[in-house]
Amino acid sequence: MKTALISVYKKEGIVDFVKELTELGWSIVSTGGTYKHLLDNGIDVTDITEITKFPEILDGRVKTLHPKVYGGILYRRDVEEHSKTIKEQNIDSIDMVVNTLYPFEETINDINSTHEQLIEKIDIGGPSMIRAAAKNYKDVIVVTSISDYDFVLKELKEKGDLSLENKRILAGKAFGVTAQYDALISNYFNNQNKLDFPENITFTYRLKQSLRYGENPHQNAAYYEKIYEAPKEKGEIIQLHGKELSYNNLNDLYGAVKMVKEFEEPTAVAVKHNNPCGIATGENIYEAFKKAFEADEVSIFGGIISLNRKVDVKTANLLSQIFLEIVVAPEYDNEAFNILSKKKNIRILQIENLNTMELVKQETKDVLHGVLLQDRDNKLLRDKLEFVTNRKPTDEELEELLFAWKAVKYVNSNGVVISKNKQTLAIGQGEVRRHWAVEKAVKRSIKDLKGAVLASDGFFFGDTVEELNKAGVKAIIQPGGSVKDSEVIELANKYDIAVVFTGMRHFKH
Ligand SMILES: NC(=O)c1ncn([C@@H]2O[C@H](COP(=O)(O)O)[C@@H](O)[C@H]2O)c1NC=O
Repeated sequence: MKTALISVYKKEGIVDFVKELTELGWSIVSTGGTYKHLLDNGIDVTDITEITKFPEILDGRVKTLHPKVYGGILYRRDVEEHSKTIKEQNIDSIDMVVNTLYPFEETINDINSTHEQLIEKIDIGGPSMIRAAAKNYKDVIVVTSISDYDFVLKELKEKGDLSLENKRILAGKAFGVTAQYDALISNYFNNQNKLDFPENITFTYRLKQSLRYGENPHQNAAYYEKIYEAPKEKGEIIQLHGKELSYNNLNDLYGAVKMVKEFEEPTAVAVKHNNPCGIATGENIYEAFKKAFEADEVSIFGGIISLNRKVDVKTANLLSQIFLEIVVAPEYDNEAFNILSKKKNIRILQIENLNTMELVKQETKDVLHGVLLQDRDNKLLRDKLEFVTNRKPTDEELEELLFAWKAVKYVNSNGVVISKNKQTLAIGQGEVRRHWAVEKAVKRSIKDLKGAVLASDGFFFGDTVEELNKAGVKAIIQPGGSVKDSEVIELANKYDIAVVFTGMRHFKH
């Protein structure tokens, strides 16, 4: 007779599963709470303490950590010596381990959890028995997920045993479960120890969505969600309407959300290929979107719109006139939603706490032989602005400069933004020469640039000032710090342009 060791934190589905196992002739051994649960449900089950002849001690910290258990799981059935030892030591075979671990992840995600509670939710016996069974997968079936109960039963009923391939698949999954579990614990400790760049990084992700394809149709792709260490406020994306999100949608969505979160006033951002093509702030969300749309009425086609206020009917009417991939906002008026959802191809997303949710602290990027890890660019300015020209910006100009500066932070380098009335009039991005970005922006501008301001993600030289003066730009914000700063300041003084240094650049490669 084969024996299954059942030790599950989550009791859901376990009674039905075990009932069927017993009908198939398996005998059942179980730990304290699981034992009681099975017994209460009329199942013939043996308490593990009868096997170990040792009580559960230390508030459950030690239940199954015993050679009688591990010998029963780990002995190799094809090695004579092992079978002999098992017999001599009077150890019974354990041929299946069914386990769900203490809920460390759920506990860490509950912001009310204390350190002590978390420590007690670190399962020791569970991962050990999972790993032992998975190591000996040829002879021991390891089940670590409730969703596998049905498939295991089906195969046992049909074939009397699981195929070697399926046992190996379950073992792989089991090692994934324990690795992810330990990764979370490690992240938690690193967090507690304020180690942002530890010797080993063990971020862990879970499959969220398989994707039809990647950046291009010939590339396979999937979306994995990062399992956070302790998010204070996580922005849950609720898709209210439309087709599944694609790889490019998800990539652009992240940019669109980051951009709109930079602004407190009602703001709309239009994103195309992860670059803004229109950003505007207004008295209300309609005005903001109208201005963002008018900033570049062509590029917005097929773009993503992020808005930081509830979408009303007027805004929805305007949105619905454009072909858009995605609209994301914290809320929608019922009627506004009805208007938008008439469009078959639009994806309507809601992130309820868009304005207050926390974004990841660090971001990664794949590079040759590894990954780069850095703090997200979550700052805007060094503590103080430096007013370096004879003419200082007026209050109005300064406000406009800060608007443009927030926008340029999200433009691919070399990037510049020209704005007026809290509306981007021209964006120059992704140029290998800054001067080209400026030239391009000036040429592309939707309106006369007289009195406009410019933000540049990095410092520049005199030729740029000449160009901007010709265009009518009256104020500039940039990091400063170039050997040519004095040349820039001199020219700006000559043309009565106000220049502000931020002391902080915002390259985006
Ligand atoms: N310490 C041990 O020996 C031990 N053995 C099994 N567990 C865990 O105890 C839980 C089941 O406990 P119970 O059957 O008492 O409800 C499972 O999540 C299992 O992973 C243990 N608990 C913690 O480490």
